[in-house]
This record gives sequence, structure tokens and C-alpha cells, in this order.
Amino acid sequence: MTQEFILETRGLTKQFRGFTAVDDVNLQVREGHIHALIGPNGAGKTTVFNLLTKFLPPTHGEILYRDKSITKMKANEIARLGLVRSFQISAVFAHMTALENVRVALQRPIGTSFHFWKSERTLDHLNDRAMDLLDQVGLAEYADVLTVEMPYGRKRALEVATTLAMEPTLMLLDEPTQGMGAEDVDRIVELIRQVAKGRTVLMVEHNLSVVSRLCDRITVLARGAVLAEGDYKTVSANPLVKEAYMGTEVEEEEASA
Ligand SMILES: Nc1ncnc2c1ncn2[C@@H]1O[C@H](COP(=O)(O)OP(=O)(O)OP(=O)(O)O)[C@@H](O)[C@H]1O
Repeated sequence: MTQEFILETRGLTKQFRGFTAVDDVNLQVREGHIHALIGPNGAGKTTVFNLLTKFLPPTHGEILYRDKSITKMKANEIARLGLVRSFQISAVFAHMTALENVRVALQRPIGTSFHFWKSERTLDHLNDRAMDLLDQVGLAEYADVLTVEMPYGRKRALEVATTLAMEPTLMLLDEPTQGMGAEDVDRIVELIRQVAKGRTVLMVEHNLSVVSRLCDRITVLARGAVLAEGDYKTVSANPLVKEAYMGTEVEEEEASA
């Protein structure tokens, strides 16, 4: 039994016309952890995420969620199980307010079932729940602000709120601090720490300072394969990781430490 792992991959492989983008990856994500997937550009991180969230079918291998194979399931089916990927900003409606966006997310159908907010609860309940989610991500004061008018970092927080609306057990975050200034990064780090309470988070993240502050476990990918795994101290001291990151973030991190 491997109950302690909420998500596992076994021999996960993706080939694009003979090019192996993901090569025999065995990933084990422990329940309750914040787990990062890192690696240099082109390492296969996004492809792994796309395989996990059913945007792509694997060429070989298996994906298990709580010990059950989800390899052949569709995106909406795994969302119903609680495995939810944070939506990109493009999926947030620019000309709706923050509150309206969260309400839409709460009413989003997942497969054949609807969130219970949709049918049985009154609009007031829906508003209360949406406000509660905005509050959780520190956006209460932005409730009536049009999304298009919100600063970038706040839009990313809104994206987290719309993901929370799907009631994830395992939340997949795709580069949550990408393109952010230091102040927004700090805010998002704190936000992820908050929302990770009582759930598992798997994130692709380039910012190694964020990874070192947040993550319990890190898997390093290089050329599609797992290069190293462990806590930040262990993987950042690994010579293979240093070599893969030559001239990039790990060295810069150390220089600024
Ligand atoms: N649809 C596709 N068709 C062909 N090759 C692809 C496709 N998607 C990804 N690749 C290739 O697979 C490799 C891994 O790409 P991927 O985007 O998963 O890496 P990544 O680690 O997310 O990189 P980055 O950090 O730059 O986002 C790259 O060489 C990429 O060119």
C-alpha cells in the first residue's frame, strides 16, 4: 500500500514524434505536502503537468491518485476527485468583477454533476461563499473591482480563489509567481502557505527562493527525466542539479545567500 502518497506516476513517458519529452518519470507526492517540480528550460515540467491534468495522453506509464489509476480518466473526472489545476489568467473574465469571477467558478459544472451551490442554494449563499473565498486570498476589498483593472499579482490571487472554488484536495499550481515583483511574490508565497493547509499542493516554479521557502519536497527534472529528489537543502547541494542549472538560478541563489 502506498496510502501516504496522494499522487504517483509510474514510468510516465511522453513522446512527441519520437522525441521523448518525459522519460520514465516516477513521481510520488505525499499527502499534505507542498511539492515542487523544478528544472531548467525544456526539462519537461509543463508536459508532466499536462499529463497529470489530462491535457495530454501519456505514451506509456500510469498515474495513480490515492492508489487508483486515473491514467485513462478525463480532466473533468479528475477534477471531481479533487485534483484541480489552477486556471490561467486568460480563463478569468477580464470584464467581470473579482466577485463575479469567483461566482462563475462556483457555478462551473464538473462533468455531469453541478456544484451544490448551483441548484439548491440561494444567490445569497453563493455570494457569501464567493466573498469568503475572496477573503481567503486577501481580495475582499477587490470584490467589486473589474478584473481588468486589478494589478497582476492580485489577478494571480484571484486565479487561486477560482481554483479553490473547485474544492481541490490536490491543487496544481503552474508557475504561480511568474512575472511578479518581489512584493507580489511574498504575498503569493504567504497565500500558498495558507491555502496549502489541509490540502496537497504540487507546483511548477522557476523561482528557487520561493521553492526553498515553501516546499517540503522537490523533484528536479532534466531532459525529461528525474535528476534528483529531496528537500531543498538536499537537491540544491546535489552536483548533478548544480550542473543542470549551470549559470542559472541555483548559482545565483547561492551567490546571494
Ligand atoms: N506539443 C509538443 N510537440 C513537440 N515537442 C514538444 C511539445 N510540447 C513540449 N515539447 C518539447 O518537450 C520538451 C519539454 O518541454 P516542456 O515545455 O514540458 O518543458 P518545461 O520544463 O516546462 O520548460 P520551460 O521551463 O521552458 O517551460 C521541450 O523540448 C519541448 O520543446
